[in-house]
Amino acid sequence: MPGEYGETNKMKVAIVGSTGYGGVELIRLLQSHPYVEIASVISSSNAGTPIAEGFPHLTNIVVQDLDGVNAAEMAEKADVVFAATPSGVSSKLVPDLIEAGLKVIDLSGDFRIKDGGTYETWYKHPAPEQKYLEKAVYGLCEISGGNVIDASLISNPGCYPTATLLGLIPAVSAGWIDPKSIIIDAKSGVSGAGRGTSLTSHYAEINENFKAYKVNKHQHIPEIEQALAQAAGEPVTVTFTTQLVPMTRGIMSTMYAQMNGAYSDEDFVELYRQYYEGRNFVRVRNAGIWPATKEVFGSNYCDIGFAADARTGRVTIISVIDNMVKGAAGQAIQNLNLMMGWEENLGLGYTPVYP
Ligand SMILES: NC(=O)C1=CN([C@@H]2O[C@H](COP(=O)(O)OP(=O)(O)OC[C@H]3O[C@@H](n4cnc5c(N)ncnc54)[C@H](OP(=O)(O)O)[C@@H]3O)[C@@H](O)[C@H]2O)C=CC1
Ligand SMILES: CC(=O)N[C@@H](CCC(=O)OP(=O)(O)O)C(=O)O
Repeated sequence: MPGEYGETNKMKVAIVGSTGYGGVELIRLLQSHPYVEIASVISSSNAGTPIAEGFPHLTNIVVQDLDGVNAAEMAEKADVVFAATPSGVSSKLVPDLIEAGLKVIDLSGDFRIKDGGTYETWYKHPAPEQKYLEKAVYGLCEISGGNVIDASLISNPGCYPTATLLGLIPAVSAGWIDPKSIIIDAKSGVSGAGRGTSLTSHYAEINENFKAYKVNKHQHIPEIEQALAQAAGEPVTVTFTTQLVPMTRGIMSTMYAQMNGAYSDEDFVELYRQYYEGRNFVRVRNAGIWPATKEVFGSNYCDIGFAADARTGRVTIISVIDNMVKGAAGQAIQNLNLMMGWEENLGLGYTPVYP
C-alpha cells in the first residue's frame, strides 16, 4: 500500500463523529493534505446537512447519516476511517470496520490500555474484545517507532498523555530520573472536554476561574503509567492532577521528578535533542526558556523546556501542545502518514498562530 497513493491518486478517508471538535478539526486539517481526499463525513446527529452550514469556516461537504451506512459500504468508499467518537462508542463501532478490511485510527481512549480489566476500572464501562486491544498499536508518534507501519488499528493517544509522555520518556528511558518520584501537574483548555455542553464547561463557570478536577482519578493515569512502565522496564505509578484553564485550546503539563545524578538544564536539552533528532514536531527549548501554550496554538508541535534544580535534586519539565492538534486530530494525521510510510509532516506544516 505505501507508495500507491499520491497527489494524482489520493487516499480516500472517512470521518465518524464528524461534528464533534475532533471530527471538525480533522476535516480542517485533512482539507490541506496533499495525498488525502475526504470521501465520507459521517454523523449520528447532523446527516444531510452541508458541513459549512454548521461550521462556516470549512469548505462544503455533505454529512452522511451514521445509521445509513454500514461497514461494508464504508469499505467501498474509503481506505481509512478516523473514529472521532467518545470512549464506549468507538469500542462498538471499530471492530466491524476492521472486519470489513478498513484501517482505523481511533481518537478515543478505548484501545489504548492493553489490559481490559484496567480499562474497565478507569473508564467505568466494558472494554473492547481482547483481540482488538492486542491488534491496536499505541500511536504516540515519536515513541511508537516503526510499529504503526501497516497497522490496521491505531489508537491515538490522549491529549494529556501526549504532552506528558513526550516530556518524560527520554529522561525515564535514560535513567536520569527516578520513575517512582514523578508528579504531573497538567492544565487544559476547555475544548479538551469536547463540544457537548455541560455545567463544567459553561462560560460563567469557567471564565475567570481555574479549577482542578478528577485528581488522582483521571482516566489518562493508566495510559501514562503503561507507557512509562515500558520506558522504565518496571511498574510506575504517578501522581496526576488535571486542571481546567479558561482558554479554548492548549495543554501545559508540568512534571516534577527526582534526578538520579547532577544534571544541568543544558544536559537535559542535549539528551532530548538527541532523542528527538530527525523528528518534525518536538521542539526542545534552549536552557532557561520555557514554552507557553500560545507558542504551539493551531500547530502539531510539542514544545519542551527544563529547569534542573541542583539545590533540591529535582527537575521540572514543562511540555505544551495544542490539545486539538498534537493532542487529537494532528497526531491522528501524523499517524496516518507514518502508517502509510509517508513523510510524517504531510498536511501538517502549520506554523502556530501568533499573537
Ligand atoms: N477534545 C480533545 O482535546 C480530545 C479528544 N479526544 C477524544 O476524541 C474523541 C472525540 O472528542 P471530541 O471531538 O472532543 O468530542 P465531542 O464530544 O466534541 O465529539 C464527539 C462526537 O462523537 C459523536 N457521537 C457522540 N455520541 C455518539 C454515539 N452514541 N454514537 C455515535 N456517535 C456519537 C458526535 O458526533 P456526530 O453527532 O457528528 O455523530 C459527537 O459530536 C473522544 O473520544 C475524545 O475523548 C482525544 C484527545 C483530545
Ligand atoms: C478538559 C477536559 O475535560 N479534558 C478531558 C479529556 C478527555 C479525553 O480526551 O478523553 P480520552 O482521551 O480519554 O478519550 C478530560 O479530562 O476528561
